[in-house]
Parts: sequence; C-alpha cells; structure tokens
Amino acid sequence: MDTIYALASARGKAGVAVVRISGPLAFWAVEILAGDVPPARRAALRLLKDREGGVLDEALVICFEKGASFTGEESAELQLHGSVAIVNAVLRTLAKIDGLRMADPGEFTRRALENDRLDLAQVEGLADLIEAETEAQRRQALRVFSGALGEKVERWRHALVRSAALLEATIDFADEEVPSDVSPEVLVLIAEVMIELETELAGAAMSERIRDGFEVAIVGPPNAGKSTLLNALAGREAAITSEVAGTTRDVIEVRMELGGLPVTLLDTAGLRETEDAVEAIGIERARSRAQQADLRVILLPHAGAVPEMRPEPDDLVLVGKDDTGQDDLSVSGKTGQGIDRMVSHISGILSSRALSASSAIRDRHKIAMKEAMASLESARNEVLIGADRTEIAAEELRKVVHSLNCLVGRIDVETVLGEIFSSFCIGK
Ligand SMILES: Nc1nc2c(c(=O)[nH]1)N(C=O)[C@@H](CNc1ccc(C(=O)N[C@@H](CCC(=O)O)C(=O)O)cc1)CN2
Ligand SMILES: Nc1nc2c(ncn2[C@@H]2O[C@H](COP(=O)(O)OP(=O)(O)OP(=O)(O)O)[C@@H](O)[C@H]2O)c(=O)[nH]1
Repeated sequence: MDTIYALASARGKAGVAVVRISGPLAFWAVEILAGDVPPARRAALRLLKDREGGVLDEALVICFEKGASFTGEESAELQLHGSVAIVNAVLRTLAKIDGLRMADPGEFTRRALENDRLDLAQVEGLADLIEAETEAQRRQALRVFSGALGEKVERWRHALVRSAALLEATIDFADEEVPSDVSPEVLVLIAEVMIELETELAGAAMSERIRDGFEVAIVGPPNAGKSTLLNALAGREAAITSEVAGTTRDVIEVRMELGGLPVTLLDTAGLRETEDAVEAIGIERARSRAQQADLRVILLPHAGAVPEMRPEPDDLVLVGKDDTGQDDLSVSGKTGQGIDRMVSHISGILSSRALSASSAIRDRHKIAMKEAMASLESARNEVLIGADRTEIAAEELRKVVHSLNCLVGRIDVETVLGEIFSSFCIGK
C-alpha cells in the first residue's frame, strides 16, 4: 500500500495550511521532516527541514496511529503557515521520499471506506458535506454522513435475514414434523421494512431538492415588475428591466439562499397573447418552467386582476409594483415593500416540505431502494400464496438483502466509486 500525501486545505494564501499523509510510511515521513515522531494525537511544534537540512517552516505536527485515524491507516498532519511557497516546498520534500506519492482526489476517504471507517452512503454524505453551501444542505449531508442510512439498512437487513431464516427452517423441516406456521411473523417483518423503505423513497424528491435547489418561478403579464422583483431579491441586475412590455424572453435563473434553503429563482417572459414568434417561444418556455417549478409567485398588475396562471395551493398571488403596500398581498421590487413577507412565506412553505426529506440523496440510492421494494413485494406475494412457494420467497428476500448491500456499498462498490470520487477534492 502506497503512502499518500496531499494538501487538505484550499490552495492559495491562508492562515494555516494542512498537509495530510496516510499510509505505512507516514511516521517515517514525519521523522524525516520533523526529526522525530511526536506522541500520537498530540499537536507538537517542530521545525520542518528538507533533506539538505534547510528549514521549511515551523509547524504543528500531529500523528495518528494505525487504527485510530480518519483513514484507519497510520497518518499524520502537518499544519503549516499557509503560504503558497511553504506548501510547495513541503510537498516537494515529501515527493522526494521513496514510497510516497501525491494522493488522488478522494483517496483518503477511499481508504477510510476500504478500512470500514465509513460506508458508501457516508462517503456520499461527506461529498455533499463538502459541497454544502446552505444550512439545509449542511444538515442533510451531516445526517447522511452520520450513517443514518447505514443504520436503517442494518435494521432492515436484520429483519430480512431473520425472515429468510424462518422460511428456510420450514423448508429444511418439510419432510419432518412441520414447525408452526411462520408466515404471519414473516409478513409482519416484510411489511415493516416496506413501510420504512416507502418513507425513504417518498422523501427522495425532497432530498434531491435540498441538494440541487428548489425552483421558484415569478410569473405574470408583461410589465408586472417580475424582473425588477428578481433583481431586488438577487441584490444585483441579473435580469434586464424596461418599460417595454415583453422585455424578458428567456428564463433567467438566479441561485440564492432563502431561509437556509438553496433556491433558484426564475424570471420568466410575461404571459400574454402575442404575434411575435420569438416572444411566443419565450412564453411557452415560461409556462412550462413555471409549471415544473416547486412554487410560483404570480404577480398581478392590479388588485382584482385575474392571474395569468391557475395558482397551485401553495402558490403566492401578489399585486406587483405596489410601492406603498396598501395591500397585504402586494410587493414592490422598486421600494422593497412586501419582499421580506414574501421571502418568509416562500421559505416557510419550502422548509415545511423539506422536513420530509430522506437519506436517499442519490439516484443510486433510489434505484437500490426501488429494487428492494420490488423484491419485497414478490416475497410477500410468495409467502401469501403458501408453503410450497417458501423457497422462492426466501430467494426474493435474499435479493432484497443484495439490493440493500449495494445501497451501503458492501458489494459492487467498484462500479460506483469512480463516479463518486471524481467529484472529490484532492486531500479529502
Ligand atoms: N485537522 C483535521 N481536522 C479535521 C479532519 C482531519 O482529518 N484533520 N477531518 C477529516 O475529515 C474531520 C474530522 N474527522 C476525523 C475523523 C476521525 C478521526 C480519528 O482520528 N479517528 C480515530 C479516533 C477517534 C477518537 O479519538 O474518538 C478513530 O476513529 O479510531 C480524525 C478526524 C474534520 N476536521
Ligand atoms: N413603481 C414601480 N415600478 C416598477 C416596479 N417594478 C417594476 N417597475 C417598472 O415597471 C416596468 C417593467 O418592469 P419589469 O421588471 O421589466 O417588468 P417585467 O414583468 O419583468 O416585464 P416583462 O419582461 O416585459 O415581462 C419598468 O419600467 C420598471 O421600472 C415597482 O415595484 N414599482
């Protein structure tokens, strides 16, 4: 096994930079640079020197013994003054040590996975944790990283292995005295797992939103003040505004954080009848994107106007360009009147939806869970049919266990690892 090293903190000037080393020669590398191997897990101040004895930096060195580190391997951290020159000089010195090489992206985490410090779902949670930009993303990734999914899978697997064992016991004893009918107990176990899987699957769409962002579309007739409102929310001139009706043609997207949630706001072409072919395409796009969005803010030109689009139950219907706020249900991009109220309404609705988010954060999880569900359904049907189908039922249950094993990466890991780690930073 190679010993790997990498800069774990971001490149560029910083207060402190962290270089990580992991593998059988990690302490050896520390000894070469720092002169000795400080006691494990204690920050020790050392002068780091290159092989010619030139001082590289005064640094904090922390050693982690094999079996008690992030990767599970012998590893060490060099906490350096965060200058580009120091980092480069230290990395150069490490490169010259035989048996050491620069880590690939995600390789430290990969080793943690190989050493059973993390399961695959946790690795995926960790990837999301590093990508997290909003509060909701941080919380979701942390939940997955903490191993919530793995724990559930463990419980499900336990129930299914027990069910299969019960069924198999009846097969083995088929010729002898038949033990009591196990099917009621098996059916209960199967039903319990199915209910929990269903809940996870139902929350998958929401966890996806938290990862990728909710879409909120601003819709209304031309000149309703949509672009001005978007710009006010974005805090910049993301969309062109003008007194000419029909200014916005394409869908304009602005990503922002609303109440801790990642939200993509969509400014859309004003909805009206038009002879202009280009505008008509824009209007068609506006309608379809708005329909697919999670929520719509429908702007009216004046109180009592008929909305351009039929509002869904949670949609907001507001009178736009109302600078003074004569109406509770009004908003002005120009003065900012009503914007706070609108934002808290939107984030309230989206947050309540986000509560149902599950740990199924990737398509891979959804696919494995759907497979598990399908096999569970067949297993249940076979059990219901009767004793002569017991063997088939047990076989279906083994398939479920297989799908669950894939889910947490007990098997078939290699096929997904490349994809997962391609998004990792070097040093993680
Ligand atoms: N400086 C530094 N900060 C960091 C990390 C790191 O590697 N270095 N981490 C890296 O991502 C995260 C912390 N994760 C870690 C996870 C496990 C162990 C570890 O040594 N585990 C041992 C001992 C556990 C214990 O003392 O309770 C073990 O699990 O056996 C260290 C860091 C975030 N902050
Ligand atoms: N008084 C006032 N004028 C506004 C407000 N919002 C927009 N306007 C003006 O109304 C005109 C149209 O505003 P836009 O934001 O471009 O309207 P839009 O709904 O995006 O228009 P289209 O792109 O044509 O669909 C511009 O002249 C804006 O300056 C507002 O809150 N108060």
